[in-house]
Amino acid sequence: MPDNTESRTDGATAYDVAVVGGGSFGTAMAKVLGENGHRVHFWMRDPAQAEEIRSTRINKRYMPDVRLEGDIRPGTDLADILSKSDIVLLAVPSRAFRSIVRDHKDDFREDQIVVSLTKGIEADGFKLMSEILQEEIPRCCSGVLSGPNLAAEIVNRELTATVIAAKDPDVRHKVQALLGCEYFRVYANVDVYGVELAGALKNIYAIVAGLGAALNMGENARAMLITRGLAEMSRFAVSLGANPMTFMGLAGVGDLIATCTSSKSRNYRIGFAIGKGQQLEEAVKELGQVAEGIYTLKLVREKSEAIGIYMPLVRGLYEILYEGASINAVINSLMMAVQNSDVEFILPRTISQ
Ligand SMILES: NC(=O)c1ccc[n+]([C@@H]2O[C@H](COP(=O)([O-])OP(=O)(O)OC[C@H]3O[C@@H](n4cnc5c(N)ncnc54)[C@H](O)[C@@H]3O)[C@@H](O)[C@H]2O)c1
Ligand SMILES: O=P(O)(O)OC[C@H](O)CO
Repeated sequence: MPDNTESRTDGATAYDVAVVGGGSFGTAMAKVLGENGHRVHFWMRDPAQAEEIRSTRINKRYMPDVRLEGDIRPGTDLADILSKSDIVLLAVPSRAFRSIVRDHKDDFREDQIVVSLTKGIEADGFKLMSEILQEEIPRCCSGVLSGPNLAAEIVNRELTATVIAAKDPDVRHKVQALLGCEYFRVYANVDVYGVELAGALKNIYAIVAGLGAALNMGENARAMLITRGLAEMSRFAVSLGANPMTFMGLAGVGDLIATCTSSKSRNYRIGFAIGKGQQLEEAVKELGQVAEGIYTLKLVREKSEAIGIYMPLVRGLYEILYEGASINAVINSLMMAVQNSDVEFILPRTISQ
């Protein structure tokens, strides 16, 4: 039988890479990069945390059981780190993203590749991180990385795939070469907006799925939530200019499956806690890490109502989280809504809200 598998040849170029953000995902990416033989300039704002990682090679708060191998250099001087780096990976919560980039806009180098790993939306103007990069540092080549990438699995070298989305082929190829290894595969896409929006939107449905799990809903219900979530998020994203086919890929349905079925997802855990009767504020405090979906939910609900896109799961979750609606009443109204088309790209939806 002919072997159709093309294997990658190892280019073995060692890059200087900045990983900006000392949380779970920054740590996971720093680990992959260190093991791939790159020099990792790992930025975090807390000097004590940087010193601890330097001396123990462990990020105790976010990944206490994980040892970082390779040439990892934690630091707090972002200007210095940016001056040394060929490629910059930004792994900070969306709420901090613009201020970090803006405060250092003159420190980014013209020849630098800057990639957002953040899965969120900026409140002011509904901007995605790639749009912020375009506005703040248009001279840099940018991209976004998104996909089913639970940090807790990547750090254990569990098999994972992701997507690099960039218009520039050089960015796509460099990021594939940079991160790809025996447990981490990097696929490419050019639909930057779709890939990025998918990564932000799926967090909402992960909260819904966590809530369903807390209520002991069965597998039929989980499949319904994931699939109707996919229908809803692609309807919304396509109305804003994304390619619907992106939602068939890793950054769309792939990430939706991972986050809607795993208690390793922080968004799922928030939903689970709410389903068990906890208040949102309390659940967020207990989590102690970012769950982007709770902010994205507000923005998407507002935007979808402004542009007239039907998003019943978003609306229902918003009512539960922010308006004190009863979970059972919301479920009942979702189940009793007008029965409609399965795949609206094939059979248009009956318009009735
Ligand atoms: N953890 C994952 O599995 C994962 C996977 C893919 C993408 N992401 C995305 O990556 C982004 C970061 O998530 P995370 O999991 O690393 O979050 P986290 O909560 O684990 O860590 C967030 C980090 O950002 C830092 N931070 C917060 N505000 C800051 C500020 N103003 N200035 C500087 N640093 C600040 C925190 O100190 C912390 O080190 C999110 O958008 C998330 O959706 C996470
Ligand atoms: O832990 P979450 O819910 O932020 O999800 C992490 C990643 O986005 C999963 O791909």
